[in-house]
Amino acid sequence: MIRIENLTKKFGKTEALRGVSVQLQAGRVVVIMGPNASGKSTLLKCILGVVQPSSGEIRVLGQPIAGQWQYRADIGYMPQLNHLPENLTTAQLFEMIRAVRKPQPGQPLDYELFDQYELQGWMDKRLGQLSGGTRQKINAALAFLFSPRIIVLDEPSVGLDPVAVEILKAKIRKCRAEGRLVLLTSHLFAEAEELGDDLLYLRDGQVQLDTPIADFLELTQQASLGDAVLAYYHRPPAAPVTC
Ligand SMILES: Nc1ncnc2c1ncn2[C@@H]1O[C@H](COP(=O)(O)OP(=O)(O)OP(=O)(O)O)[C@@H](O)[C@H]1O
Repeated sequence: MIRIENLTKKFGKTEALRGVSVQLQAGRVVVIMGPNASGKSTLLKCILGVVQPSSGEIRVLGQPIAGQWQYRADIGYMPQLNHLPENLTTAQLFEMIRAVRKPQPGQPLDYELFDQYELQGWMDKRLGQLSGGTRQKINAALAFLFSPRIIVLDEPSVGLDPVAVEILKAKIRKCRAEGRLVLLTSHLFAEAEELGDDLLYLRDGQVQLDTPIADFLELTQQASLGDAVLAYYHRPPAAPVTC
């Protein structure tokens, strides 16, 4: 579904991505992890076309995305920080997004998260008056609204209450079962192990691990993903692992 070849991104002298190559398949939950500043958000932003790579190529659903924007219709995105327009009401935001995205006649809109998060009760409220968690629920509901084939979630559980997190996890699993690709960043090994099929571990803008999580656990003979990544980094310097 997404194929990335030798992607680099420089911000001035900072090399945020250094030769990232990876293929992301349909029907998988891929968790991107790595230390702070390792390039996770930059990689997502390159896929979304928000950040222009310095070199390399990204193909989404077979097509190169450079200079394109139509492919974004196939991607739902939940950003890490919710920069929502403060003066709009929730209802106006949904109207605006629907107007911009122009769903095809008959295209099913997915209000499942909207309903489960009981967002109807917030429709008349200005976004600037809402709590951070409620705003994240709105972002999550918008990411799934147009039934995209690819869902990109940047640290989705941050700020959500525990029940909202469980609702989101169930939604992610459902999307996987429907053959969609879910790509998310997380700082929580337990979350990655619980939800993820594949781990993409970045370090200093490079891919350190690109592996099915189950294979990596078997390879390292560790009880948890956290232990497995620690064990990997406690070994003497090694070549990147690909299972
Ligand atoms: N717009 C920008 N201008 C300059 N430098 C940037 C910009 N965006 C990211 N960077 C730099 O690129 C590197 C990677 O940042 P990025 O946000 O992708 O990391 P991350 O892995 O998502 O980090 P975190 O876990 O802290 O969210 C960092 O050194 C960061 O300072």
